[in-house]
Amino acid sequence: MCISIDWGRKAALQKRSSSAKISIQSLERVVELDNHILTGISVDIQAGQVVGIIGPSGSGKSTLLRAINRLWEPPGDSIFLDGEDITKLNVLTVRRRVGMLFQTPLLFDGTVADNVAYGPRLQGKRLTDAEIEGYLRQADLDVSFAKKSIIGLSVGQAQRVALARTLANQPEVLLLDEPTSALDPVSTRHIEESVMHLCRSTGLTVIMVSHSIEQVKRMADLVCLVVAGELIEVLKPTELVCARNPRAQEYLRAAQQQ
Ligand SMILES: Nc1ncnc2c1ncn2[C@@H]1O[C@H](COP(=O)(O)OP(=O)(O)OP(=O)(O)O)[C@@H](O)[C@H]1O
Repeated sequence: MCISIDWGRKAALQKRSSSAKISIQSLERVVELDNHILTGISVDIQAGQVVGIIGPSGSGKSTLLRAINRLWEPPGDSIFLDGEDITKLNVLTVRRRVGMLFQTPLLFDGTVADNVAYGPRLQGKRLTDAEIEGYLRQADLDVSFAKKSIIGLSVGQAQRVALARTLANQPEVLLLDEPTSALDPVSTRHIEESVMHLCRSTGLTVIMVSHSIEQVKRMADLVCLVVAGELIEVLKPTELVCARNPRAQEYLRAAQQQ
């Protein structure tokens, strides 16, 4: 018996009609039989938006972020990148298109330039010195850093190298998991300003977990409030005072007193 597959139709079925850059639909994560870490999260994020994710510790913010570049494998048909189910795409392609910065910068031994050139090299592309310097500038680092060893960098400088290394993959979406929580206020501003500049100049979409309401107010177009694995409010930063959900009000009151 012959089975014919209509690949065009299959591809069309795998695409959603939504024009969102990232569309999350009823995302669940259940571990250890009945432990619901994420419960029915749905949100659309448009290209070029900066979205802040806030909420109490252990509420599922990092778990949500990590699903978007498949650091854990979300169920099929729950996360779409430009309308395509991310679980149907090559995982390395997803991670190139959706870059991520963590709380603690993870760099490889070697020079700053080695780190920045790493991602493109894996794809068979050799960056020129000028390209490496361009990524360093985008991350607000002086080009003189290129030849320096990563040993001896401050945490703030290392985080900017990690940003430059992520940018060298030319991501369309940048996931930030509390990237400035270990940094001093000056280094924090460097990272914030670089990210904001990139959003304005390249249309980069940013999804950022933060414990700082002030940071979210400075950067975000939209704020998602996650409590106990549920997305309970999606608000503009100026609307945070108008949150209606009692759990949101309680969290925001406590966070603003910090
Ligand atoms: N693989 C796993 N197995 C079991 N429990 C997990 C797993 N991953 C996460 N958890 C639990 O899920 C909950 C949410 O964790 P997550 O790190 O996403 O929260 P968070 O909101 O980012 O917290 P924080 O603000 O403290 O970083 C926590 O209770 C965590 O212990």
